[in-house]
Amino acid sequence: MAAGQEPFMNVAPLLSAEQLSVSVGHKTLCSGLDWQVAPGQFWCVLGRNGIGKTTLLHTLAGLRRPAGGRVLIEGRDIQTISAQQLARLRGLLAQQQADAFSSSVLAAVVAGRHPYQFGFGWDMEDDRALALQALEQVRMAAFSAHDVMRLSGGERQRVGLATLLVQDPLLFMLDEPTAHQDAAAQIVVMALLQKIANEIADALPPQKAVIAACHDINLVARYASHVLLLGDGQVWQGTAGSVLQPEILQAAFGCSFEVVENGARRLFMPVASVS
Ligand SMILES: Nc1ncnc2c1ncn2[C@@H]1O[C@H](COP(=O)(O)OP(=O)(O)OP(=O)(O)O)[C@@H](O)[C@H]1O
Repeated sequence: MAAGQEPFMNVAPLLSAEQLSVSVGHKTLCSGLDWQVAPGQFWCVLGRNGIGKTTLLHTLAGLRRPAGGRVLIEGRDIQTISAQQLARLRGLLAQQQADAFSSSVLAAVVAGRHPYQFGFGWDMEDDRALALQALEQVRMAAFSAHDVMRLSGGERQRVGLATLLVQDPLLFMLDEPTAHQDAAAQIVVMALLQKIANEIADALPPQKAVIAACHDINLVARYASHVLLLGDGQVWQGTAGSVLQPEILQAAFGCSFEVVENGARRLFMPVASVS
């Protein structure tokens, strides 16, 4: 179901899902999804626990094969793109960062430059400068010499975001980027993602887009331009304002929402489960 106007529809899509179906085992999570993400857009994927946000993101990133349909990036089927090319086109920040061995925070971020390096000696001064810049953007520069295995969950997730920043793909994909973050850090992360989608410093019109699975409806309302809301056998997509409506949210989450108008902002408060 499409909701609202699409202000960027004259721009060629960066990502397209065509009749995309996603399954886990015998369970179909999403069926026949047609969806387009254009440069300049910041999409948040919403839906209740277990509805399939992570599985959809992994399928869109090319880490899982779709059960049906296909995913295209810049018009090319994702299955036909080499791993190195794909790493320049899209990057995924997973829900959890798993470290198998010790490494400095700076080295972990520099590793994000891998799609641009060939052969030995790739850990260059420029890459370290970019990594430090990215750590500053996520407020983690003071931790550059720390061991990644000794970071808190929120700190480690922001280091993962810095790694994605230096990977610098066209399409940023993030699985619950604010989940481990305190209130101030949530704002830092969401404002940064919004800025990436709107980036005009080097590109006008914008070139990049962001897709993030999220749970905080109010953060989404404040920062996202668009929302893909997954429900049971139903998907709502469109501008954030058009999808974030109390009756749509109730249908998707199974609880009613009270809307509090606060100047230019609307706040959504879940109030009661609907049986
Ligand atoms: N490896 C797996 N084997 C079997 N079932 C799985 C596997 N991974 C996920 N699932 C199931 O697939 C469904 C979708 O999971 P997914 O992690 O995509 O949901 P989600 O919307 O991201 O959930 P959450 O909001 O809790 O993170 C869930 O019912 C989950 O139990």
